[in-house]
Amino acid sequence: MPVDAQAGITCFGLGKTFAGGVQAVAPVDLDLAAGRTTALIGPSGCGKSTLLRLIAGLEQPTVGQVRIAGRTSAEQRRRGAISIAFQDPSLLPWLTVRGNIALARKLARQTPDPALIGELIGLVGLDGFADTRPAALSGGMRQRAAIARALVTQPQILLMDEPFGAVDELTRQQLARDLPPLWQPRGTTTLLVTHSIREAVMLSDRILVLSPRPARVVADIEVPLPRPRAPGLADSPAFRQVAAQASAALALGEDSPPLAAQ
Ligand SMILES: Nc1ncnc2c1ncn2[C@@H]1O[C@H](COP(=O)(O)OP(=O)(O)OP(=O)(O)O)[C@@H](O)[C@H]1O
Repeated sequence: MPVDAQAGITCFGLGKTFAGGVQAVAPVDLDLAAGRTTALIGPSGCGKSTLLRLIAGLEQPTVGQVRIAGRTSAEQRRRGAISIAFQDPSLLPWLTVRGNIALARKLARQTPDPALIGELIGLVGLDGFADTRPAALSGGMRQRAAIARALVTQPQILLMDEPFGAVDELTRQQLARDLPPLWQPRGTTTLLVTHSIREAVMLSDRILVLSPRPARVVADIEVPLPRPRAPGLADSPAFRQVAAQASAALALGEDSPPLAAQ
């Protein structure tokens, strides 16, 4: 089944209250344009992962709905249009790194592509570990394998929840430089949850700052930096200005009114 060349994400009054009464996400209207990378930042426990899971269709909303190029998330997942990389990489323990990545293509009913798999393994810095099983990898290496697994299907939609959480700082910087060229020129619509303002600025075109729980958008910041983005960019005044804007919005989040329209 052909998938749409590019797919944007729209959330209409999307909200989630868990059984027991915890309101994680206040009803939110969001438009994530096709082909853009958006970072979600906000205080711990504010509802970032819940919003991502709602968009992925892994969590049912209490109110509202999500549409991805006019279809539900579940429909798009079935079509193999969505890839997800979580902080907990959940690799199959009996398969090697290569086997786990290859399985993702198989599950998406795509033809095997050993060359692409080899290239991705190299790009995430796992050369020499292609035939290693997850138990023999560090947490950061497992996360990098999971990122390669998410990218190998060349999805229309890429959803990442703290994908570099267990990765050391130097490798994070290297991944922030090397990975966006894999999805950005292909027009992949990417949503990334991160605790790192630097990572948000480095990777994204737009940063949405969320308030403490229940999550609502308190700032919508454009990242007008050229691509590709070299690590040295973080020292530029333009980078620092966006980072300062995001940092100030985070600090003020508690008192800010929600933005009317995103
Ligand atoms: N399945 C669940 N049942 C009940 N409450 C939940 C469930 N999942 C999340 N929550 C609650 O919803 C709120 C938001 O959680 P969520 O994981 O979305 O926050 P987060 O911003 O991603 O946090 P962090 O930055 O610490 O990862 C929290 O109070 C959490 O305890």
